[in-house]
Amino acid sequence: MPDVRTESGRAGLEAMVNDPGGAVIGLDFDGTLSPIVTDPSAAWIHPAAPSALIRLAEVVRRIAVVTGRPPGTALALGDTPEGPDLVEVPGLVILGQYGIERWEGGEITSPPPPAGLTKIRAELPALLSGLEGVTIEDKGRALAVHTRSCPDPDAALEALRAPLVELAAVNGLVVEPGRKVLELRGPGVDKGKALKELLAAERARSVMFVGDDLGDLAAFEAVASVDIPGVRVCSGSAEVTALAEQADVVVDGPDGVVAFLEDLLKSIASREQ
Ligand SMILES: O=P(O)(O)OC[C@H]1O[C@H](O[C@H]2O[C@H](CO)[C@@H](O)[C@H](O)[C@H]2O)[C@H](O)[C@@H](O)[C@@H]1O
Repeated sequence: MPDVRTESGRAGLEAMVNDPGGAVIGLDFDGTLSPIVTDPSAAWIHPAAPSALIRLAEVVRRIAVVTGRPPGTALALGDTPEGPDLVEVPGLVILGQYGIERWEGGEITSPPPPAGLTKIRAELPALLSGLEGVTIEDKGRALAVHTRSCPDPDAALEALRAPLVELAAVNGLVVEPGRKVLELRGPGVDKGKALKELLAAERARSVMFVGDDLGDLAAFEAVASVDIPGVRVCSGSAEVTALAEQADVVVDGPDGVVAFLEDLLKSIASREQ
């Protein structure tokens, strides 16, 4: 296993290995299960991730993907060319769009989109005009403004931050910042709230959350604040450092995440023998 930097992380991992039946594992999608790519519609899952998750799901209480994506998009991008697909993970729950949408067993619950979104959708193109490379990803109940294809993605992000915060606020929405992206979405949900509700519903006895981006900080805070052992795993990148600073374990991107899950499986198997 990679180095666990904290006492609480070691206790969390030990609890999962000794009592996997009480463990809930939450994972972010982009940058954690799928490598970051320029085109959001081509962010396919790591080909070895579903297989590892399927075997883990057979021994832990619950696997949840907790993502900014709509559940249907995470499932579509969870297809692999040869191996099993994400949808085959037994008991899988997807808490999508930061937890406001839920998919389980083919059923999806999704409240109506926030009222202000229609006006933002109409006004956004004018606000972005003249900014080379900026793209809009329409997620039905949120709009993500991407700058990864801009000549200077960070400068474009900074130039857009204040006007997008203003546009979101006057229409009752909030801005969720991420990796070369500013997302306009409804308030009142985050990955921490979503994870805490799942842990309570599952009566979890331990928790692990794996993430890579600023939106995952709320889930890390949830792991640290609930009254069960927990481990926070960062899928590390040069783009985001804030999460690594809070993590118990840092691995090297989605390759490192899959290797970590495989190591966890081995530890559980050797403990069970
Ligand atoms: O919560 P997540 O599963 O991490 O989703 C967060 C956002 O991820 C996606 O954008 C990021 O990944 C793209 C594909 O690799 C990349 O092009 C982009 O720069 C990243 O910010 C997704 O497109 C968003 O809708 C998600 O909210």
